[in-house]
Amino acid sequence: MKGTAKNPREAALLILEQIFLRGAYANLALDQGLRGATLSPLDRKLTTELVYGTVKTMGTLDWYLSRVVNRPLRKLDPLVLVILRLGAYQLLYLDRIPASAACNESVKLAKKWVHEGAGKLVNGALRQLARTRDQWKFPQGPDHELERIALEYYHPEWLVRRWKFRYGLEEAVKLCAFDNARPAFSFRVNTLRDTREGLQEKLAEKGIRTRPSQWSPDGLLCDSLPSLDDLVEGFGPDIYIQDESSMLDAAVLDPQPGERVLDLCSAPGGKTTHLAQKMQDQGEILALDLYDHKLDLVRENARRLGIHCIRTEKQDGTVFVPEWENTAHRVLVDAPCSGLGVLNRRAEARWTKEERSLSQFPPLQKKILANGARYVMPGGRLLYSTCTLEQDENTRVRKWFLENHPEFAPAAFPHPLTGEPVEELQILPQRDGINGFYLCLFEKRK
Ligand SMILES: C[S@@+](CC[C@H](N)C(=O)[O-])C[C@H]1O[C@@H](n2cnc3c(N)ncnc32)[C@H](O)[C@@H]1O
Repeated sequence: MKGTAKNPREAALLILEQIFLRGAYANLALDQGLRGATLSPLDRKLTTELVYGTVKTMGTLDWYLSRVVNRPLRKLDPLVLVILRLGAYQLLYLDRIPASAACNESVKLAKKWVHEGAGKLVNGALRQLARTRDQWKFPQGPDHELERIALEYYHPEWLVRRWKFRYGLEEAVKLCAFDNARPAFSFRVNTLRDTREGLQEKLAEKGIRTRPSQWSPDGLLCDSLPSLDDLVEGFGPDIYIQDESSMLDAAVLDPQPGERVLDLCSAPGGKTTHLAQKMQDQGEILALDLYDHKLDLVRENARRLGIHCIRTEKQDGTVFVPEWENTAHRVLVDAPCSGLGVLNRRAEARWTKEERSLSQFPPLQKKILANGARYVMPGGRLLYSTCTLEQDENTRVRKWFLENHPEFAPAAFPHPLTGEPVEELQILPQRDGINGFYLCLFEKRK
């Protein structure tokens, strides 16, 4: 779909088409879509809300829509379904938008982007939803508990079931609520250029109020960011936008200036650039990834932050490179994973993940970890991390590794909050208040 959006709803439709029908990531599609539209700051804000809101609540929107559309939703023209979802989101979740505006504007979109007849269908369905929305009640009673929670908190039912089994109902609900909440905006200070306090002062002069992260000495949080564009434009070389939990790796691996470090899964470079900061940009980081186009991002991030010690190379982390054997002081395996700890950050992810595909990750993770282990020099350290909550990808990978690699021992590191020594750490969003993450540290015997 090509065209220039003339208003927030049209901009949202063009972006949602990319996400729902072409599999684009919500944040990237939004970024690109906003760049292509001429909208006021207020309209950009509404577009953002429409896009993220419609994507996050998709499952629940479809539940309502299937009550007012008299054929299965999968039989609709896919673009009509996108328009219906966008309209339904406004009707159900945006109090300040009058129902008439939500319906009329959706009809206009259907007529313009699909055809006249589509306008009629959208008009009929959304007007009926506007009239009847209060009468539809989610299924109640113990037999429908999971379905009700899935609808109330807009998560797929399989995930609610999985989390209930693992954590109990109350925690599962908290976890869902965490994914829906808007977290504080977090970023890392480029300590090669400034201290955290120094940057805080400079930001305050520009009206950006921040508070220090409790989890990372390099992290700052901002509860209401006036403008992301202004932050990036004014302070691009001073910051890296990053979750607090992702900042833990550099502290735990603790690389020293002058060392040789291998990062087997480095793109887009959040942790690799953090490691470089810890090393005072002295020594050598070899940043690898399976995809060359993703390594462009590592190079771009290193350039922006003024980092020179990172060298990138396209390399499959499962494939052994003999020259690197026993050469690295530290190795990071920040493995590809199911990402179930960071659904809060990626609006579409809860709908694109599938339970049956979870089992693909542990074999790949074990292979990359075992390969990375060969590059660690005797006495050197190996850090394994993921951004998921799945035990099969986390503590069970660690157990498997220790059982099969007697040349390694668990290594202790201080818990980021309490300072107590631990050998592995599982961050749980519902308990810890930050995105889910797992890490564990090993040392190669001398
Ligand atoms: C969790 S992300 C890494 C995030 C990165 N460490 C950061 O902090 O910005 C996992 C990365 O592993 C890469 N990857 C997937 N399979 C791989 C493989 N077999 N070998 C190396 N990298 C792989 C993906 O392209 C992705 O960039």
